[in-house]
Amino acid sequence: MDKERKLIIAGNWKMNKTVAEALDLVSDLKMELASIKEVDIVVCPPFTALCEVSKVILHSNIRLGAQNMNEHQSGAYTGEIAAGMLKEFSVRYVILGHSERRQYQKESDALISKKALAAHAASIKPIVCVGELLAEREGGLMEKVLDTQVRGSLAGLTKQQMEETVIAYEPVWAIGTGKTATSAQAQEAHAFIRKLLVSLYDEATARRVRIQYGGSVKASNARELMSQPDVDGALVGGASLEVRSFGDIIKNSI
Ligand SMILES: O=C[C@H](O)COP(=O)(O)O
Repeated sequence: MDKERKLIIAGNWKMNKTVAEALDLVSDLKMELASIKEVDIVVCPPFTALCEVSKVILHSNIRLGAQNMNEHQSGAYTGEIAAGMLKEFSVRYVILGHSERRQYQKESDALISKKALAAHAASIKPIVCVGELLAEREGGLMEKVLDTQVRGSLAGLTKQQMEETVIAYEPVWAIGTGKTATSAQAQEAHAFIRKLLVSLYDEATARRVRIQYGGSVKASNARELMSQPDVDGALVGGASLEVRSFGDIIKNSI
């Protein structure tokens, strides 16, 4: 598939996989995807598996991502993980502001922007998640919600930091529900986000930012979604937990 930006497909394993299970999965993925050069492939295991997974993917085409981090560098923040700790395992990406964290940990746009700045300070690329609830979409508020989340979660990023940031558009009603947005719905939201980036930065910056779609991505819908001009990859949850389904999403997207 001829794309303006290189596709980035990330597996968000969420709170799944023991270290042993993570090693099995990533070892299989490494073999299955060894020949893929057209896509930036990222796996985001739980914190406990980062160390061992990082050893398996060393010198491979798979990059490591974390699912969250704290905005501070160190200190009395019990239970938290800092960017510098992620760097020890060569973590290149970190998912920030996932809707599950917005919902269960009450993360705000202001907090997410602090985390994004802290990630960049440690040379980790943030994958910043945005997306509307079903009631917001039905109430005609999709654009308003995306506008608020993009402005707030990316506040303070320089142009260069913005270019190195990935945005994941994840309509909350499509996450883990089996209800994928249609490719037209995804394209509409992605185009809106890119237009907003033009107004916040400029045309050239906006054209360089990769915007992933997330929400019930499967092997059967990946190609259609990725064929949209403003869809530059996927953030995959459930289907990233098995080598076959994640591998097929990547292969079908090329
Ligand atoms: O981070 C991934 C998203 O929440 C999508 O999850 P899902 O593919 O299971 O719907």
